[in-house]
Formats: sequence, C-alpha cells, structure tokens
Amino acid sequence: MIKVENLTRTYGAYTAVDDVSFVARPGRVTGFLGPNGAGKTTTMRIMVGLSAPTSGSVTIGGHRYADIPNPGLHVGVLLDATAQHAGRTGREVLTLAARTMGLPDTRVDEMLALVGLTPEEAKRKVRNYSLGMRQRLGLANALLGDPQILILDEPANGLDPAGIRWMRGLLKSYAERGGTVLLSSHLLNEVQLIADDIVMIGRGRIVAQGTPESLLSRTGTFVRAAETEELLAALAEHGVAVTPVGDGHRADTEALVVGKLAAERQITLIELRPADGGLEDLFLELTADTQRDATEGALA
Ligand SMILES: Nc1ncnc2c1ncn2[C@@H]1O[C@H](COP(=O)(O)OP(=O)(O)OP(=O)(O)O)[C@@H](O)[C@H]1O
Repeated sequence: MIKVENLTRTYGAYTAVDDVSFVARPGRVTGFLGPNGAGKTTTMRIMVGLSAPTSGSVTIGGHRYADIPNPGLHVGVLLDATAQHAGRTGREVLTLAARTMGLPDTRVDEMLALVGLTPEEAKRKVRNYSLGMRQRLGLANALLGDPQILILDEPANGLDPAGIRWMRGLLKSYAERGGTVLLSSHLLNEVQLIADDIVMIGRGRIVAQGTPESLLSRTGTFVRAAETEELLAALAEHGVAVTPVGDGHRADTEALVVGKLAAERQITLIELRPADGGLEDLFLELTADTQRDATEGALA
C-alpha cells in the first residue's frame, strides 16, 4: 500500500502540492488524474525520494522509500521514460539494473519479451528509441525486480492504441495478482478504462477521490419516466433538485435513489443512467480553475 499523508511541497511562494492525502491499495489500480501542472509528478517524485516534501509524508508498505533496502525488488518506478541513458542499448540498461539488484541476466530477456521489445531493438542505443519504445523499456525496468508496487508517471505517453491496450491488460493482471499500481495521467479516458480507484488533483489539491462509480454518482442521474409528473413530484418531496434535459430530467442524486422512489410509486422508468458527460464533466468542472484552456466538449 502507498500512503500519502498531508503532503505539501512548495517552491518559493508557489505551492505545487497542497495538503494531499490518499492511499493506493493492493490488488487495485489507482489512477492519479489531473491537468498539466496539477502536481502529479511532484507527488510521485516525493514518493520515491527524488524530491523532499515541505511537510507531510509518504510511506510505501509502511516504510519511507529511502529506508527500503534494494528498493527495486519492492517498488517498480517509471517516472520519466526519456531520462534513460541515451548512449546505452536497451539490453545494457536492463542488464545493469538487474545486476545492481542482484538478479540473473535471464530476467532481462524475460522482461524484454514481456514488454514486446525484440532482440534486435534491444541492441539499439536508447537515443534511437521512439517514445513508445522508451516507455516499454521503462516498464521493463520497473518490473525487473518483480516488485509488489508500481509507481508509473504517464506510462501510456507515446504508446500507440494497441500499445495502450496491451499496457492496460498488463497492469490489470498485475493488480489482480495482488500488486499495487499507481499511475498518473492527464487523460480521463485512459484512467477510466483501467482504474479501480481514481484520485483527482487540480492545482496541487485533491478535488475528488473514490471508485469511478462513486464519483459518477456525484454527476447526477438522467431519468425518463412514462409518468413524468408523478416522478417529478416524488423527487421534489424528497428534496432532490431536478433539471429538464432533452426528453427527460437530470436528478441531483444517485440512480439508486431515483429507482427506489419510482418503484415505491409504481412509476415506469424508460431510462435511468449517469447524466451525460459523466466523469469527464466532473473532472473538467472540478479542475476548471486549473485548466489552461477553455474546454468545450470532449477532453482530448
Ligand atoms: N523544481 C521546481 N521548481 C519550481 N516549480 C516547480 C518545480 N517542479 C515542479 N514545479 C511546478 O509545480 C507544478 C506541478 O508540476 P508537476 O510536474 O508536478 O505537474 P503534473 O501534474 O505532473 O503535470 P503534467 O501532467 O503536465 O506532467 C507546476 O506548476 C510546476 O511548474
């Protein structure tokens, strides 16, 4: 488990990370989601001891990262795929890391195969790698020591659609085997497809966290009934705010509440679903003052 407690990091007068607390649990993929400059990388750098917190703390499996002996065997880290030694080949990068961790060279071949880098590609210098290849190499490096915890900053960056799908499968099965995955992204769609838990950050502060379902319940419920007037009356009696949308209404509550009310009054529901926009609207709304660009419609 990764536990972040009241973490704050300031740079001069600027607060990059502001009293951030959350946990990433074993057996789950936790998506750390926020727009550019929200503080994701800063938080992750502090997690692995590359940067010091101004206040607060992070523990990984109950220990500070700096106190974990041979940390690569416990925590796999991919922070900046472009930071690998450009003059070494992919194989050399992994072989050096394996030897530092006391692992046999055979582990290198296993990892190259796992991330889909061919023997020929592994012989090329990293400076000639595409961004996607660097991400694959970074992931191989993170997985080398068979750690129980993975910390990955924007791991999908530079991967093609097939690569993104491949990585999703890899990380999901890693979590299903009991691993803890924390991955950051500024793309909601990417996180939504993989995360069991989502932590949303905007301008250094946590703006929402929970399962995708629990976050969705905050965005309201679209409902359409055969007996519209009866449904509106029932919702009004329960103090649920309602806005007309298209041929139905958006109720400011969970689908379960609307469904139960309708069942009690024997009202026939024709549609009951999360209100349009769902998580994307919530994300944009919650991080509105931190988005660089006015957003109209879909998030890229
Ligand atoms: N060493 C530093 N000195 C001054 N400001 C910094 C430093 N490192 C980060 N910051 C600032 O802290 C803020 C958070 O940056 P961070 O890299 O954590 O964001 P991010 O959420 O990872 O964004 P992105 O999605 O663009 O990678 C930014 O405004 C950044 O300019």
